[in-house]
Amino acid sequence: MSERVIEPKSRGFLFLDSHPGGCAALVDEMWHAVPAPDRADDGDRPVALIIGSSAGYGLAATIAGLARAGIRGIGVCFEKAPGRRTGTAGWYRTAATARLARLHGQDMVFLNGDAFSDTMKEQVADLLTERFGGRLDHLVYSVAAPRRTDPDTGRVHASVLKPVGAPHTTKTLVFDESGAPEVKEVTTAPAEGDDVEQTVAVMGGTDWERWITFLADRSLLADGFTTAALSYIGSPLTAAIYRQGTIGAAKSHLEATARTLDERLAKTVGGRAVTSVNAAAVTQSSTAIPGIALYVGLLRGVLGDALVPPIGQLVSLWDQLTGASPLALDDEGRVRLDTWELDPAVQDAVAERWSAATSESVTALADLDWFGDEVRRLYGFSVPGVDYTAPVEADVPWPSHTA
Ligand SMILES: NC(=O)c1ccc[n+]([C@@H]2O[C@H](COP(=O)([O-])OP(=O)(O)OC[C@H]3O[C@@H](n4cnc5c(N)ncnc54)[C@H](O)[C@@H]3O)[C@@H](O)[C@H]2O)c1
Repeated sequence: MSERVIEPKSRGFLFLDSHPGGCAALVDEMWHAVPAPDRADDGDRPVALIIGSSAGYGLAATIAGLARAGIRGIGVCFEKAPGRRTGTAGWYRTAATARLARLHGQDMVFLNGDAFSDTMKEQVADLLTERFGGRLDHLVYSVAAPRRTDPDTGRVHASVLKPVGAPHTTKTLVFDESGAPEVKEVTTAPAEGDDVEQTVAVMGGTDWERWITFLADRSLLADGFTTAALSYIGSPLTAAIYRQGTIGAAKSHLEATARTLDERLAKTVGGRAVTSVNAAAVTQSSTAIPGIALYVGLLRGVLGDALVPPIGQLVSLWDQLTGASPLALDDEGRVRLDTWELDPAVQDAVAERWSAATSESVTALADLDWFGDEVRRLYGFSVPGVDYTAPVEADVPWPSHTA
């Protein structure tokens, strides 16, 4: 055990180290952003499983689930332990979330491992049986991963971010070595070979459905069980690389899976399966998509504080999953938490700024201070109230399971 000062060293949007204190403070901030539940706490806590619980929308689902819906249950994620470098930010956020859950008397177990594997599914099923009364009320599926090993074939599928049909050139935002913003053009070659099938195999609905089947076969789905998987539609400005690209094919597959699962759950446990279309957010996965950094910076430039962060969106999703407010679905059966992003007036304003954006003008058009902070916050930096000059303990243990 040794304490040290942890500095924000980065290569592009990727940071080499994460700050444990900053990650904990961020989790705290998110928890406090959740409005208290409308109903009184009668001690009957719904049991929930959050897959992808340590980052982005899955972290927001976990914290909003705990603070708003009063859940107990299990979070699954894939994070790296501290070693020569610090642990991943998700490692520290998980430790902090577990501590807050415990403080509020909520039994939340976090499992670190591959959600795509049957071993993880078995571990979760065993825990549900032994510790949570053999019933699961809600499952939120929010995994973003580059690869998935198919448990049936052993084949490793890799997901790619490519347009379909033709190369696509987009403006994109990068920062030079001095931190100055540059608006550049990048061209991405179109999908080839089985790129689309592989991306669908990783980011489509196959694993979500496998989880439901696995848990249903063990009779663990409670009556009225509800499940949501996260999806994205996005702007016409990013459509070629996103919704009409390889990842968009995976999202269409996920949405089709929801319709099949919804029918099945209605018949078997009187349950529901939906996709939740969320809005653009700065996450480790989204910053890897060409053009998204510029788009989100401009979106915030247009909307300012009217941009709804993931935690706010997830409060609304939990209210719908628990029945505190009715499920509001679009014509394709999807919960829509992105309507403010796709509002035509907002999109027109973003498109106008997008055409005008150059390295010189982007600072005036996009909220780059906010964007830079959001990227640093992914690693626990730029969190108010944290003393980054003070040494901190990086060797934080994974939260223990013992009840
Ligand atoms: N970021 C956005 O702008 C945005 C918008 C709408 C919808 N979404 C959707 O939200 C979902 C989550 O995306 P995000 O941006 O929050 O991602 P993220 O990178 O912030 O988080 C991904 C999570 O998945 C976990 N994970 C990755 N591989 C795993 C594995 N093999 N086993 C277990 N856990 C694993 C990580 O530990 C992490 O908790 C995706 O379906 C994404 O399409 C994202």
